[in-house]
Amino acid sequence: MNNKTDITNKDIRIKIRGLTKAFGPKVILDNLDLDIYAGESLVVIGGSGTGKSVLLKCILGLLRPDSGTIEINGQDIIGLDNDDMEKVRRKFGMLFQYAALFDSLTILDNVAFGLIQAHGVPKKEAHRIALEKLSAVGLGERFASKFPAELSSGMKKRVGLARAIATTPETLFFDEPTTGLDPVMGDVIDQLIVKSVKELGATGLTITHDMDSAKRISDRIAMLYGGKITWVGPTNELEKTDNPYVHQFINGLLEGPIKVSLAHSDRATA
Ligand SMILES: Nc1ncnc2c1ncn2[C@@H]1O[C@H](COP(=O)(O)OP(=O)(O)OP(=O)(O)O)[C@@H](O)[C@H]1O
Repeated sequence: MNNKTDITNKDIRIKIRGLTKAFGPKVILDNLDLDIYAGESLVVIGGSGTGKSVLLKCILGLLRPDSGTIEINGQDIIGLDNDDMEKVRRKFGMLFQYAALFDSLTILDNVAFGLIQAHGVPKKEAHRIALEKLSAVGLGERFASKFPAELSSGMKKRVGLARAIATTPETLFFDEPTTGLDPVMGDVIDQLIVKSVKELGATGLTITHDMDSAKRISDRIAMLYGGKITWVGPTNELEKTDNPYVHQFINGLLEGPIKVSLAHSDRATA
């Protein structure tokens, strides 16, 4: 990421300790610890099926872990009831893998949705903010009255990003932001993510297995493997580490401690 964030004061926005989540006998997250500092952009990398989405869903309160704590600004969110979790989520902005726009709403209404529904902003003001955010992601007014089906995947991602930043969130979550995009559009979305996180002064948490994207948007990278964070550090130290899991993953090697079975590719730890 350009203009690397100074995280020397180390205010922790999200503090995860001992996070464990299993589905039946399958342990996905196994006593996982991770700190995400206020104002940084942290990217969690890891192979398919290692549990990146499960981790994200636990943080968003969409999945209940079996044990452990997730503190957001010092408040443990595990076990919060829906109303209290909703209050926490109001400070979040999210860009989902396939943008997850409402097909029946115009682009303008999609971007204004959270402002009106979750924040009670009057419609006219919400539309003014939505236009401003669309412009920030490079979409002019002529897009406002279109519907998602009329847009390409890259354009939908831009709209998803405009919607994610519309409420000026404290923390932004990106789920595989470049999936389904060509490399040029992927680069554009990455640049917009960097710009948005910086302009808002937000904390960014991204999950991806796109290494180019991870390097572009992160201040720090954490690698998930075997249910734990096997390595975490500044992005520029990723290629220097002697961690064998990181080395194998970032170089796309078949040989190494990560066992990849062609017969059962559902889970990298299998
Ligand atoms: N609700 C669920 N019920 C049962 N198993 C689940 C559930 N959600 C996830 N899993 C399992 O947890 C494991 C991790 O899934 P997850 O989607 O978090 O992986 P991921 O790292 O995000 O993978 P990808 O990069 O392919 O999206 C997988 O084996 C998956 O089948």
